[in-house]
Amino acid sequence: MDIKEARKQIDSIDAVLVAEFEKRLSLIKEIGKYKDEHHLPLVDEARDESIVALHTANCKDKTLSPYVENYIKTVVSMSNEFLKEHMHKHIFLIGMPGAGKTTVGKMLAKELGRDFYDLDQTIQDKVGKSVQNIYIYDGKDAFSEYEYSTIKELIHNKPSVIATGGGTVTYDKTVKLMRNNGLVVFVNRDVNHILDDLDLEIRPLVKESIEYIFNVYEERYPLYEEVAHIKIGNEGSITDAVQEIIEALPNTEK
Ligand SMILES: Nc1ncnc2c1ncn2[C@@H]1O[C@H](COP(=O)(O)OP(=O)(O)O)[C@@H](O)[C@H]1O
Ligand SMILES: O=C(O)C1=C[C@@H](OP(=O)(O)O)[C@@H](O)[C@H](O)C1
Ligand SMILES: [Mg+2]
Repeated sequence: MDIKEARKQIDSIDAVLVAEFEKRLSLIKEIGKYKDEHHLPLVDEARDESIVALHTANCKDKTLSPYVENYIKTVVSMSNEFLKEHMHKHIFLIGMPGAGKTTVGKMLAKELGRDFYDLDQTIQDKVGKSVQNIYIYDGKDAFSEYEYSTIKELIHNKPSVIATGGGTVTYDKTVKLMRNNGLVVFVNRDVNHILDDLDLEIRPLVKESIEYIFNVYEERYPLYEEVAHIKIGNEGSITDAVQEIIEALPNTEK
């Protein structure tokens, strides 16, 4: 076969692929509507994995399997990107302890007419222990697992505002879950401001933990930036922070 003929055939195959992909996306839109109405999570990871496994296994020439696998993975991932653009999402607030996630989140939910969940509070209610006691008796990993399983439950509710804990972003699978099912907003607050406000609270900040807070801030800052879709500064009033988030939201979320 000469190159001209091969290219002609490739052009017709691509035309079919594009037409079929367009059809796939219009079905995805329907699925999006259904998921919106039934408060289902945006992305069903198990279903995605089974699609990839099925079509990779069906590939006749096994030497082509890795390429087929990549191809179908890309199709699924593009479809998810499209789905996320067309559906309402949860809004997750991330950031340092004391940055204002809970306070800003509550007011944001009110402004948007959404339900509000504070992850720490939801876990405490569910487990029947304080966050501090979960840390002491069960450990940080157990707490991270509680965060993961609680978010997994919360995403079945209608799109809400969820204030996470400062350490939620340190658990990879929770990060994936949040980014797949929502818009992640980094509420940033100068660490000196955080310390000023926390001093007024019951949170036990002994002297040596002040340095600890600075270290945590430095260590986590790049992580918060990497995980977030949107970053806002909570340096003025709480109302300002809420307005800043609302302005930065895509139209589907307003
Ligand atoms: N913009 C702000 N102005 C004044 N105080 C604030 C502001 N944002 C947060 N705070 C105060 O800081 C403290 C910690 O806020 P909180 O919402 O509990 O933080 P987080 O949930 O991120 O740990 C609270 O006392 C809250 O009222
Ligand atoms: O930064 C952290 O590692 C933590 C922050 C806390 O939430 P806040 O950020 O609401 O204080 C809470 O989840 C837990 O104590 C761990
Ligand atoms: Mg909080």
